Amino acid sequence: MTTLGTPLSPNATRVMLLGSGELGKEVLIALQRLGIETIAVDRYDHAPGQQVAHHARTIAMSDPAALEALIRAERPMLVVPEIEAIATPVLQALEAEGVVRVIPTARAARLTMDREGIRRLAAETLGLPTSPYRFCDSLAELQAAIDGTDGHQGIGYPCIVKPVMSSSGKGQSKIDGPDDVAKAWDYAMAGGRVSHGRVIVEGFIDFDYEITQLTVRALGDDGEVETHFCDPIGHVQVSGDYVESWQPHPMSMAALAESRRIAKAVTDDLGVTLDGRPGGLGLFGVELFVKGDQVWFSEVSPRPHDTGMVTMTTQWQNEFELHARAILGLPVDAGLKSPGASAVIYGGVDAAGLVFDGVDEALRLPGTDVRLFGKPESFVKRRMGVALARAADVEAARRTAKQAAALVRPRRA
Ligand SMILES: Nc1ncnc2c1ncn2[C@@H]1O[C@H](COP(=O)(O)OP(=O)(O)OP(=O)(O)O)[C@@H](O)[C@H]1O
Ligand SMILES: NCC(=O)N[C@@H]1O[C@H](COP(=O)([O-])[O-])[C@@H](O)[C@H]1O
Ligand SMILES: [Mg+2]
Repeated sequence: MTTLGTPLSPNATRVMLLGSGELGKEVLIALQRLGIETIAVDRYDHAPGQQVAHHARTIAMSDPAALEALIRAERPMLVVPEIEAIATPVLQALEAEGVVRVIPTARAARLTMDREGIRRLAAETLGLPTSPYRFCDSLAELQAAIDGTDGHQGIGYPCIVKPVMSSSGKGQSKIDGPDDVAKAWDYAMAGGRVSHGRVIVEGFIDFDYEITQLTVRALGDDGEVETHFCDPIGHVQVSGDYVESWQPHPMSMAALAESRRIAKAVTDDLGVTLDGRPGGLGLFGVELFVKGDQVWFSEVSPRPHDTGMVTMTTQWQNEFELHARAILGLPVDAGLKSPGASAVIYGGVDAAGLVFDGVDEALRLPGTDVRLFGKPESFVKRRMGVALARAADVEAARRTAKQAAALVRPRRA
């Protein structure tokens, strides 16, 4: 049985989000609706989630001492990582000490904080299909990995280089031939989240389409962990960052079954707690590449996924509500409500305190909705909002979502 408290009282159920961007903001709203007392942590003041939580804290989450001091001072029941760049060894130590429970597990946060942990787990431990890959610490090593002069099979061209610690495509580039290698190395060094001179180079997968398989580990009626799958989410990425997503994405039975086999294998493993029990709860975004009936694992977020923002219009319980319910031990319903789509609204300018024209025009389009995240500062390529549309089919929804996103025009005040 789950018992929930009253916020701001001695019996409050307290949950801390580590990272409070647009995804955390929606998790926090879902938690608030259940009367959870929330603590929103980020690296800067007035982060989107800090604007809706009971408490806002600003610290460098990659600083082990600062993170440990904050968790010990606040003593939340649950710690919910919302970004990768966190001092995850501290989370492991505090979980082992019994101070907090980390969502889904501290081990999952540790393994997914850099690309090496999760890639080696998926490909080498679990034997799942992935692109060919190598890890490199210098430009010379990168060149040797591509050429195969390091004693291994060469990755060849085209290939993709990414900092081991980065997200939303930061520092990622495609290498089409020898002339691009040094440029890709320099770009990766400039784009990593933490200064760390290591990259992954991956063989380029010429997929037909890519999906996010949202996968939820939640408690069933008998108290055992059950796995639920949402309908597949199709998406388009530009320079490694999502610009458009839709649900459901049509798939062959074989590709869908293989996608779910892979998603189950990865989430089952990441759901194992320190004491070896399958206790890890929450929603995961499993990223997969598909060609015909063939499926490759790309990566996984042990938390809501940016492409899953579409579920705010397509599901009875969106991915944030599913995460909130699952981590509290509540039952979930991953069912689809309507086909729909999302399209990203970028800042378009470098400026603080933007204003947004045209929200009214966007909302006049049938079946649309808009989220503006409230980020205090904009960059040209910073995601500042998202347009949503539901329609009778995904094609119509995609058209409307893109139109709606274009009608919202951010500008300097
Ligand atoms: N090996 C590959 N072959 C083909 N395309 C790839 C490959 N790796 C990445 N991509 C493309 O780049 C996108 C972003 O890659 P990836 O998910 O690894 O980056 P990320 O920075 O972790 O992004 P996010 O944090 O938004 O998930 C993929 O969704 C895909 O479109
Ligand atoms: N692909 C991961 C992702 O979308 N993460 C989301 O972006 C925020 C950071 O945004 P910012 O870089 O604009 O501060 C994160 O806090 C999270 O909500
Ligand atoms: Mg990704």
